[in-house]
Amino acid sequence: MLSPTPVADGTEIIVAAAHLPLSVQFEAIELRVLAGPDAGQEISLGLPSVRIGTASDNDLLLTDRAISRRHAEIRMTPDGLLLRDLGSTNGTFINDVRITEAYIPEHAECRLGYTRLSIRQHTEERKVAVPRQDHLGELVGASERMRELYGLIRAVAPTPTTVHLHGESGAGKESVARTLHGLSSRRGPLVVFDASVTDPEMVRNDLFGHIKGAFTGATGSREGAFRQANNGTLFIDEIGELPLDLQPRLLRVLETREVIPIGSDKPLRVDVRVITATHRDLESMVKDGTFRADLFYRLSVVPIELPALREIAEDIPLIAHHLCERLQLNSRISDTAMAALQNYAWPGNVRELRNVLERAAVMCGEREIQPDDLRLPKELAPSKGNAPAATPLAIPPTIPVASTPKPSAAAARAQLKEIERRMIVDALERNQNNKAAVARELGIPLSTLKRRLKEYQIGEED
Ligand SMILES: Nc1ncnc2c1ncn2[C@@H]1O[C@H](COP(=O)(O)OP(=O)(O)OP(=O)(O)O)[C@@H](O)[C@H]1O
Repeated sequence: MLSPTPVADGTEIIVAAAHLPLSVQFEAIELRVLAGPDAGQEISLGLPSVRIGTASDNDLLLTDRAISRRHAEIRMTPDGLLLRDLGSTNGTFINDVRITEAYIPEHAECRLGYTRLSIRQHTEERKVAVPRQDHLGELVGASERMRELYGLIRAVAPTPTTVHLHGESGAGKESVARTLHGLSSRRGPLVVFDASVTDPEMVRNDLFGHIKGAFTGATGSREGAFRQANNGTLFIDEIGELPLDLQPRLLRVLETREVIPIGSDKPLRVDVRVITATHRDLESMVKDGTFRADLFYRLSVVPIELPALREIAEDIPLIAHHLCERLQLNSRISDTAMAALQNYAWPGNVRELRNVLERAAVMCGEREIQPDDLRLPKELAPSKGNAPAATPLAIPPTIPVASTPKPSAAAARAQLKEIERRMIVDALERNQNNKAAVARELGIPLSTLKRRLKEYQIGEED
């Protein structure tokens, strides 16, 4: 049972709930200057690594003249805080022993130049307040699951922490990423990157960037997703598909907050908040050896599980009305059709609901949508106890047979084509013209998408 505790800003803290962690652990590196010219300075940073030195781009900026411009770096690792000297003139010491790289023991004192530091990892557990609201950012839903999700998003959004989203296809992972970015007050853009692109070289070049001449055919340089997302958020979708040999490179960027473009040896500093997502079980991929454990640890600092649509069936009317409004569909959904929507298993989740509503609206015109207009596959209804594979339904290749009054076949075909064209244009925009991502979002093979692009004369066909 829930026991809500109201707090001042109209939210409530729900003490017992089954689905999401209702507290979030934030890890931070805490630094205190004990002695030296900057004695008394204290800083706590929720970042995977922290730089110390006298140059202005350091996280801990010191004025000690015996300290180098870029003197040392501290990294959070699964085994504790790792202190690394960055080639300083006067060295880095732990308990007066000079080190090049060493874990910092508990209660140890670190020394750089004349400066003595206490460095420790700090874990803060924050309770998540569950708001009484039926939407947040791009998300709609008033169920307990959705409100818990809003609470988590609101708690995590303002922090720089890495977030990992897990949920079925079409369940709203990208929408959560957009909402997190929107509430984060990060000035830079949100860049969406799809790691499921089949060509591993393309993934590598597009993610990390490359310099001119890095490989045969690299006639120009490419910035790469990390640098495009500088000061903003990088959403890496389908992280489970990231080739094994690229995983250490991604880990390195996350740990050092520096990216080295392909073909270059010059690391470039980036300030990027990373959100990853997958429908796959990364933990079992780690066990199978197809996903690196250290990368999994770094990514899942805050794991968020998204409910499948069938798990929040009570939200279907709200989401359906929201989609009709967003897509400017004028058809009203009858009560019986709404009940059918609530009883269906939705393997393609909200994306499938959107497609079904768009199709039904075309078929019905001004008429109220009835259950038959939805053309839901019978074998997936009712949903109770029925957990189908998470394969999104494709846009139907044929014109469904309409019930009366029906538009002429030619008119229906034209309407359907117009909807399909609009869906493709919108999806291209959302996915920065990434065709593989568009094909996946729409649930159609890439070859079909390419044919449609040609047919509708959208963009340049390759
Ligand atoms: N709770 C929600 N409220 C409103 N719209 C939603 C919600 N969840 C998803 N959507 C909509 O459903 C569609 C699919 O969502 P989204 O692209 O975020 O899913 P996804 O989990 O990232 O899918 P994939 O795994 O295939 O990339 C989008 O149009 C999105 O706006």
